[in-house]
Amino acid sequence: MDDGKPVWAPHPADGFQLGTIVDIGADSLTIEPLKKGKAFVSSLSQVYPAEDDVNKHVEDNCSLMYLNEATLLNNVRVRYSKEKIYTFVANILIAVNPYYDIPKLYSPETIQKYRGRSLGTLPPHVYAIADKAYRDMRVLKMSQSIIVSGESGAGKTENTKFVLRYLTSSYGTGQDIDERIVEANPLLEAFGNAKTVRNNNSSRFGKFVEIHFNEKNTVVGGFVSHYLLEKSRICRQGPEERNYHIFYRLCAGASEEIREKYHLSSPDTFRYLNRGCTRYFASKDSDKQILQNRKSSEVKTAFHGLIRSDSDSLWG
Ligand SMILES: Nc1ncnc2c1ncn2[C@@H]1O[C@H](COP(=O)(O)OP(=O)(O)OP(=O)(O)O)[C@@H](O)[C@H]1O
Repeated sequence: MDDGKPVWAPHPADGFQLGTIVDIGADSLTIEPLKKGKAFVSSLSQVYPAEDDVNKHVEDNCSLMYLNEATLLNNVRVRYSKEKIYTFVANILIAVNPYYDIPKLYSPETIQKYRGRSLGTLPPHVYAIADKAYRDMRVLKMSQSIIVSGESGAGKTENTKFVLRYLTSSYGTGQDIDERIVEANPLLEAFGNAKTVRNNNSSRFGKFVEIHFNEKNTVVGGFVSHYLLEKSRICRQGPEERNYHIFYRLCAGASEEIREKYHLSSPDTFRYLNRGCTRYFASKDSDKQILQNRKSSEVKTAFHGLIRSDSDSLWG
């Protein structure tokens, strides 16, 4: 690292910054930043060699000349700036949440493109991971798991839905069951997702989703186990947080009959809603979900169950 080539050294805000080594101590290095700034001392273990061209990016982090924390982050950052939110690390996929829709990224044509293609033959994508899991299941005749992890707001819920959409559209029977698996999500989210400070649609429960395939390897069903629902949210929410979506959707979009029957009005009039944020977050999606929730017989059943079990405290 001492041949005058740039290195990555710690930066208080950006994680790492580029610099060159100007002095070598016993277990520390003095670094001069490439951009303006004073030279600083950094521990040897926190300085990493940089790629020759830091603006070049690769689809798989394993193809980097130097694979370390700094080059991995830089590669993901350069890709993100070019709207490439997915990057492989061998058969692991890193996804960066863009917080806006990237045109055609999840279109039916893209689904079609990834069907049956080996990992690495097309740009990194959550569809590539879904397809690999499917092909491994066929070849190995063993169940496969996809683990989705990350901090709140990282995009776990959305990417899980893309996997479900991919498997049902590529390997479904084309019957009602495919849609039902995908359409279960708005229902689960109505009762288990809420606005938090970090995410307007935060899943407040754990979800284990199974997709069942028959001997011809087509989707025949699914099962969702849920666990650890954040129950305390029902009674109290932080000032910038909300209760579960279903309450606001009912206030905003219940039919006249239900509104009258259960005395529904603005969220501000309910003790278990008005101590948190009572704003609606309207979008094309939320409007669609309100309509879907209104139509869904499961929501009606669950809603009536809720009223019966706790009518005084919830709706007083
Ligand atoms: N691939 C994507 N493209 C566009 N927007 C996205 C994408 N992934 C996530 N988002 C946006 O970011 C928001 C938060 O993502 P998501 O709910 O999936 O995070 P999460 O990791 O499941 O968070 P939590 O742990 O709080 O449930 C989504 O509501 C959506 O608006």
